[in-house]
Amino acid sequence: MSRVSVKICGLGTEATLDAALDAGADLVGFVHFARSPRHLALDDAGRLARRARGRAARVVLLVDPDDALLAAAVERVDPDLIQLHGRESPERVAAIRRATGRPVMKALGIATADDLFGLPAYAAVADRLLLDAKPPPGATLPGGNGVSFDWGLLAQASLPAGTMLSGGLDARNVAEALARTGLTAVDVSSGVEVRPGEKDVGRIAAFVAAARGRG
Ligand SMILES: O=C(O)c1ccccc1N[C@@H]1O[C@H](COP(=O)(O)O)[C@@H](O)[C@H]1O
Repeated sequence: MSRVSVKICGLGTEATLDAALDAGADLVGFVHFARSPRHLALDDAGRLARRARGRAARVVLLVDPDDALLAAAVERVDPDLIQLHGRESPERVAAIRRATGRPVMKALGIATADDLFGLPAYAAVADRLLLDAKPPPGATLPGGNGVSFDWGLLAQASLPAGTMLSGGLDARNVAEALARTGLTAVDVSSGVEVRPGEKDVGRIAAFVAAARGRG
């Protein structure tokens, strides 16, 4: 099996960022979405992104950003990848990629097999896809809810290389998730926290180890 690529999302402090980098995370994510307990001002995200430069790909997570926010995020965070976690259409994803000149990872919510039909349109315009659970009823966030979807839905799916799996992953279930989906890239937020928005250095290290088969 190829080496598993790991993203730790929603980092907010130097200590937890360093834990992710020291554990060998390939991507580190900074959330800029006011409703999230992981929300960072762009300047704070930029400070952490500078610290991670050259050690991991820096991802800024945005939800249905307008053009002004995109321009500010690119200028102040200088991300290696923009994660779009809202209801952006394929046309909007393509426009964002063109306007920013940055690679884009589009997150898509999966609940049933029907949700897989929309993937090719996004695969055609995004640099990478991320598959997450749909938010549960009453959730206020479009992601970061610590909820998994039925991984069995992906067993027969033909997915682009590099497709990332997320939603309710943690050190205990990530190996099974990788085995059942056949994917080789994972993203985690809630599963390495002690409470919403508070990352734990031990859980970060345990997650990366478990994803790489060293758990
Ligand atoms: O983490 C957040 O607060 C967040 C807010 C808005 C959109 C997405 C968010 N996080 C992303 O959600 C998935 C799943 O997270 P979890 O591991 O289930 O908590 C992941 O891709 C995060 O990047």
